[in-house]
Amino acid sequence: MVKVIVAGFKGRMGNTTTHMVIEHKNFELVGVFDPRATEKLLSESNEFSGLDVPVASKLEDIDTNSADVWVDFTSPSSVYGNVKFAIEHGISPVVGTTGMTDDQVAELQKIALTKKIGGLIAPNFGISAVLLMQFAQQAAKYFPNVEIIEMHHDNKLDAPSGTAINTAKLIAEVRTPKEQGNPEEKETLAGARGANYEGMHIHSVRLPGYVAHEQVLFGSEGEALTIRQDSFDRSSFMSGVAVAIEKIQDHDELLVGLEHIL
Ligand SMILES: NC(=O)C1=CN([C@@H]2O[C@H](COP(=O)(O)OP(=O)(O)OC[C@H]3O[C@@H](n4cnc5c(N)ncnc54)[C@H](O)[C@@H]3O)[C@@H](O)[C@H]2O)C=CC1
Ligand SMILES: O=C(O)C1=N[C@H](C(=O)O)C[C@H](O)C1
Repeated sequence: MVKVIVAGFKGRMGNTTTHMVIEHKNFELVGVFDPRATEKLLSESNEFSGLDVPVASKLEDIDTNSADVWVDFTSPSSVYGNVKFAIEHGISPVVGTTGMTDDQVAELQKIALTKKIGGLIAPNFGISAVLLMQFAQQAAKYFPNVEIIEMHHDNKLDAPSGTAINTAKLIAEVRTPKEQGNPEEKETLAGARGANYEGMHIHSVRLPGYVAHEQVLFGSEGEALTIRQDSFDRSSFMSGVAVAIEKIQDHDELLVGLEHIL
């Protein structure tokens, strides 16, 4: 049995993950963590009645001895500290939280390597998104003119999404950096052309009713290619999270991207 702590269990993804871990035959939920928690045991809430799993609202209250894997769906401002804490206590992090800087990721990778702890940061656990990123990278070899549109629910804290940034990074590996559009273009409203990653423009849409969606648009002489993926429900991320929990302890470094363990 893999013993799992879920950080951010009061949130949208943390709640879905908590249920998945409870229901999975190979996992044991040994702790949950969220600063919003007021209960001491999960069983105090009707949703989880009968589950005497300890609840922590502060890092220092977590029983780190009992856990193998730390699943993190928290916030851009807390994820670095949480993951550092997990690695330093010998717990393998499986991280879905987006918004970390490249420097923070590099720092965590250094600590994980020193401690020989396997871990995964996955900008997106959905197989449709993983495939979209791979297809987009393949297409960019032939279509260097590309724009990315990501669309999310309006409670999202970070923009652009982690998936959109990762898509741009993967495309940048195969595409010579170039500015797109008219060199003389001027924004008459600031932000009209979106964010700029090595000349690629990324546009972030936030609307109620949406979950998580991305389009990568390629244009060339007389033709265009659009690749799109949609997560209509947060259950779409759960098979990816489960695979990561099952496999991550076979590694001894902090990986970025679900594709590395599939
Ligand atoms: N990689 C992936 O496949 C996916 C990643 N995400 C990412 O996961 C993160 C969470 O998303 P949602 O669940 O929608 O957000 P949410 O706002 O519903 O939940 C976040 C939870 O984290 C808690 N939290 C805040 N600080 C914390 C800390 N220091 N320690 C523990 N918990 C803390 C909050 O109280 C809240 O309950 C976001 O960064 C989002 O981009 C979301 C969906 C899929
Ligand atoms: O906040 C979300 O919801 C999501 N965040 C991740 C991201 O920033 O890419 C993954 C997915 O898009 C859902």
